[in-house]
Amino acid sequence: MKKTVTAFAPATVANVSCGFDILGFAIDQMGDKVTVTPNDLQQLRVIGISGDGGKLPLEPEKNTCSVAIQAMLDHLESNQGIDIYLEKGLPLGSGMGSSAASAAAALVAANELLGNPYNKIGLVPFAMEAERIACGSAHADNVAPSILGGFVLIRDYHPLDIIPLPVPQNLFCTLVHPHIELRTADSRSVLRKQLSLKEAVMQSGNIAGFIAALYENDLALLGRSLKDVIAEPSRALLIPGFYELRSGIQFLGALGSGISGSGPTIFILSPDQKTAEAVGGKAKEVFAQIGLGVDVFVSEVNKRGAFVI
Ligand SMILES: Nc1ncnc2c1ncn2[C@@H]1O[C@H](COP(=O)(O)OP(=O)(O)OP(=O)(O)O)[C@@H](O)[C@H]1O
Ligand SMILES: N[C@@H](CCO)C(=O)O
Repeated sequence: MKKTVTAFAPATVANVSCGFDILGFAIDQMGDKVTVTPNDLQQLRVIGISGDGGKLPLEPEKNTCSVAIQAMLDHLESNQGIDIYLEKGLPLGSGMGSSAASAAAALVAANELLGNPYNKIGLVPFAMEAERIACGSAHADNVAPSILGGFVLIRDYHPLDIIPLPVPQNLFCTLVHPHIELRTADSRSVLRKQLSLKEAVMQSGNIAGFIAALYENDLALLGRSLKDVIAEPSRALLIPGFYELRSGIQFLGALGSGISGSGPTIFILSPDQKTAEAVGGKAKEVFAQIGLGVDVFVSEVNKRGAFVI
């Protein structure tokens, strides 16, 4: 067995407006790193965390790294002891899939340590168990793209059916992260439990249009499909500046915008880097006007997903 393995897993945008709980994509560069080392104690231990300001739990039953690896070891019927070190690169409660990136990096590292018993899709159910403890819901729309990269559809959860999708050329994402923390569990609690038939029809049309746009490389169709009648109407109210930003960028040439995951980060898709940068500049102006700090990132879609360093 290897002595030590480190893996990186990227940030993700879940939902992508029209795909609540069933669609997500991975972002370049930003993410979490996890290092795993075997121990002789037959125990999982989180031996250290950096970059979290002391906020994340070291208890193995509460950290998404250890919960994900424990789910994998249980499936393998293994009692291998592993020490885990997490370098947190993503802000907490941001809507960029931070809990998911920790779980994805931990699984890819531990899988390598154990001789790769699973392929990448095989790791997704273990990462979903980690999402369950982080935010009360075992959704896969952050963990699947963080592990696999690219756009990923979760066609069904019972049984799990994960479909990697094509990534169109020249697609750029601007992420605007306002400096407030929104817990996924809280922003799930504001969701309506019922949809009208009309709303269900609208959401279905848009997710179908979005998937067709990915296969056809049709960015205009992709932009028209970026609509959300399920989560955005309730969640946008929790995000100061959401509608001001949308109206501020409307003539800049972006394809569309929405809430990244459960927020507060807002994602904007653009057909080229110049537009994505202009949108980022406008976002800084809009948030300066309302007096709230923001971080702005511009990224292409990350096709690689989590990897061993
Ligand atoms: N390694 C970790 N172990 C345990 N909890 C974590 C870990 N990383 C993040 N969390 C917590 O998980 C909770 C879920 O939030 P997370 O950070 O995933 O949401 P997010 O970044 O807002 O992403 P999204 O809305 O896209 O799911 C937060 O309270 C966060 O502090
Ligand atoms: N689909 C999940 C993603 C959370 O990042 C939600 O919207 O609650």
